[in-house]
Amino acid sequence: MQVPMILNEVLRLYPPLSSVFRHCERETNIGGISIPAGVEIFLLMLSLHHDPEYWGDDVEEFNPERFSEGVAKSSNKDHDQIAFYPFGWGPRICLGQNFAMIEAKMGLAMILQHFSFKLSPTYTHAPCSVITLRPQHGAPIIVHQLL
Ligand code: HEM
Repeated sequence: MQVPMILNEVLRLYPPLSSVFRHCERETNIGGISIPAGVEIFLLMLSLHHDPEYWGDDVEEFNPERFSEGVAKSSNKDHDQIAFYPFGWGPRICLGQNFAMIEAKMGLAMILQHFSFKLSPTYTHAPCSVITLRPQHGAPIIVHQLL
């Protein structure tokens, strides 16, 4: 299993930004839906990432294998759309997405050279969205230095 598969599955289940919004400047028609000018549209990535229609019945399970054939083939094969948008999409897509992925891979590689770690039994799973999605009670880990 490759590290990007693990990072992508983390970003699917817990996208740091759970939504992005767009302001509709002029009346627009998308897929037969008319959107009047002035309307604010929230695009809920969190909902899309947790939709069983796109991800299957095991949608809530942590399964990096979903990304074994890349992002484009990660969500349900019956749909032609991609349902994975942790960095947004289109002209305003995150400028730092490649940097963020490289940074995460490098950070993890540097940590794993010197330490092993596991989740503390005191951890309580309570993701909450306060601007970004985060663990409400932190994520305490137990670290062991490799000899
Ligand atoms: C896991 C880490 C990150 C996530 C999940 C993330 C996610 C996002 C999302 C969802 C957007 C909005 C995209 C849209 O409106 O369609 C965004 C925009 C942006 N991000 Fe990130 N981001 C991350 C890291 C970074 C980093 C490290 C940088 C800079 C070094 C960065 C710079 C930006 C900038 C400049 C924009 C605004 C782009 C624009 O409006 O044209 N991001 N990001």
